[in-house]
Amino acid sequence: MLELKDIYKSFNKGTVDEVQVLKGINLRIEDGDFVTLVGNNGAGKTTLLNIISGSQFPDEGRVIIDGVDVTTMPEYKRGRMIGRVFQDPLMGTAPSMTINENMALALKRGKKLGLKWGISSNTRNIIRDNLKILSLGLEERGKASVGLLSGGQRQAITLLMATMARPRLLLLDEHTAALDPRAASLISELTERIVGETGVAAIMVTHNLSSALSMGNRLIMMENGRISLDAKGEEKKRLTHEELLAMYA
Ligand SMILES: Nc1ncnc2c1ncn2[C@@H]1O[C@H](COP(=O)(O)OP(=O)(O)OP(=O)(O)O)[C@@H](O)[C@H]1O
Repeated sequence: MLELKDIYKSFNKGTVDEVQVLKGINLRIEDGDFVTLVGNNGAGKTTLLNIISGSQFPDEGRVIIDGVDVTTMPEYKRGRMIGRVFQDPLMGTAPSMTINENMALALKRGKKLGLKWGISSNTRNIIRDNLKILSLGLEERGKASVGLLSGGQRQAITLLMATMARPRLLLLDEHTAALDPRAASLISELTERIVGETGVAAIMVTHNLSSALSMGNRLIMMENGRISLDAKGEEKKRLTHEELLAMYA
């Protein structure tokens, strides 16, 4: 469903600060793949997600989603195909808006917003049913401002919002890294549940090697702008923490 063909990306080209971040990435992600993506600081993981989401464009190479070449398609136009959750729980939601309002906006992702802005009772029911999935009791707090929620609750809502409009691909950029251990484990569980139930293809960047090994069906390591390991299925299952750690350059 996602194909990256010979992706190159540099920053500050032609200056002394030039840095070549992606050096010929070729990758094919199939429907239902749940990829954990690891690698050193600066290996190019976030840049790769930026290029997939359209927040940055590659210097060379093609990005293809479901057979459509989206290489130069702006990010907002890919919004319906791609959901994304960032490390900072403050980034995915609007704090002064209520839970219901945030979720209603997420449901409309990629669709035209009309001049009238209101939440129908049907939408309210869909939101309620979705919030129940979280098992956090938030379905009773639809009218509460998102800004009043904890980081973990907020990230849970962001995750739900990123997947509610049924994207084809979910990008998770260290989305549990800023949470306390209990909240991080809740969000990891939720991620597995939501990815499993919706069948959305997912790429999850993490520095947590235990999560990288235990979650998903495929593990990719990036090193200095290239893919240095792509372990799938049984190969991934056999991989140990020590082996993975030893692969870090
Ligand atoms: N907009 C930019 N301008 C200049 N350099 C950039 C820019 N974005 C990223 N870089 C550089 O590109 C390199 C790769 O960054 P990137 O954030 O993709 O790595 P990463 O693997 O996600 O790292 P981390 O694990 O630390 O998040 C780094 O050297 C970074 O400084």
